[in-house]
Amino acid sequence: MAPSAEKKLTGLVAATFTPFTPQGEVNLAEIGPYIDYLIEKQGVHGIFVNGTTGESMSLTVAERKILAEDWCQKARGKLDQVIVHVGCMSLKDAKELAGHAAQIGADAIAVMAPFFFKPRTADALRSFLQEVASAAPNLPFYYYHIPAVTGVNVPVRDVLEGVEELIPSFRGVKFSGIDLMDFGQCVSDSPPHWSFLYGMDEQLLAALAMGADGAVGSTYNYAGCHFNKLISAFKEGHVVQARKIQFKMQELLSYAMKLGFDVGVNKQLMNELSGLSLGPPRLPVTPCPFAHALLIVKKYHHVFTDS
Ligand SMILES: CC(=O)N[C@@H]([C@@H](O)[C@H](O)[C@H](O)CO)[C@@H](O)CC(=O)C(=O)O
Repeated sequence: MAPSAEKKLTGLVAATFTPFTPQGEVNLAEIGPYIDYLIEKQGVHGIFVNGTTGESMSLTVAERKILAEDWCQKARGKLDQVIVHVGCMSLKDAKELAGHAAQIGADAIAVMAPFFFKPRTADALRSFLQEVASAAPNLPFYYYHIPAVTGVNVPVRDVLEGVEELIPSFRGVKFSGIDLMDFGQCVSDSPPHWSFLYGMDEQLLAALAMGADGAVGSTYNYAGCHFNKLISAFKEGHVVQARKIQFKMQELLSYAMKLGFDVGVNKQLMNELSGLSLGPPRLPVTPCPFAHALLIVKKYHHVFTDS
């Protein structure tokens, strides 16, 4: 039986970092405090685990299961949504993780396109997604579009053609691309029970104007409190106010990008701003030089002083 159709996903969803010990092992002890931090300090009530920010492709299947289970268990009764990303290069691994997500009580699953052997057509990609979804037919299913990372540039509007007939649990897209025309066409042609979650934090306001229901991103881990204000301002029709917050975030990110913004830098920024001990990234991502992290933290405080 497909999941019920009525519940839309809205608001901010933090794409979580995977906590590691200084030695690089999964560190479950930080997950509880991490969840409390998101709720209390950022006003964020949804998480997207084992995604890009969570370095899923550098984790083993066993590690991804342990992490997903712990996030789900500790989030129960605290967070509104735990979406588990189960995409893998191997269809079999992805199906195994999808089935596991259903067993542990995840609220939804998401799948990015495999990117070693890339699907060349919307048909091939849909078939892959259908197979994965079939392992968890009762869980809401989201396609995770992140072309800059996967190199899979199949327009999402093509992927969505006839998708719910193949995947009855299909409920929307996590769209981490910059093509707002593709995004707009997806939104305009979609049934009301699908949700569109935008994933380029630097231009969320534009996606809200285009009809995004919510947002999944890495910076909501430490700047969710500002983005919540952006969303409220947008909803109340105060576009100039919303734009001011978006521009601040753009100023911060362009500064960080000049210093080489990647998951390692982002994770260190989160460590510094939250006080959590999420450890270093895993190779091939290298740790952020300490001096760079401090400069970006300083910039963060400078940019958001009056917010
Ligand atoms: C490529 C990348 O990591 N994109 C981030 C963004 O939140 C991104 O960090 C942000 O927009 C800054 O560029 C998210 O879309 C990724 C994400 O949601 C995930 O971790 O799965």
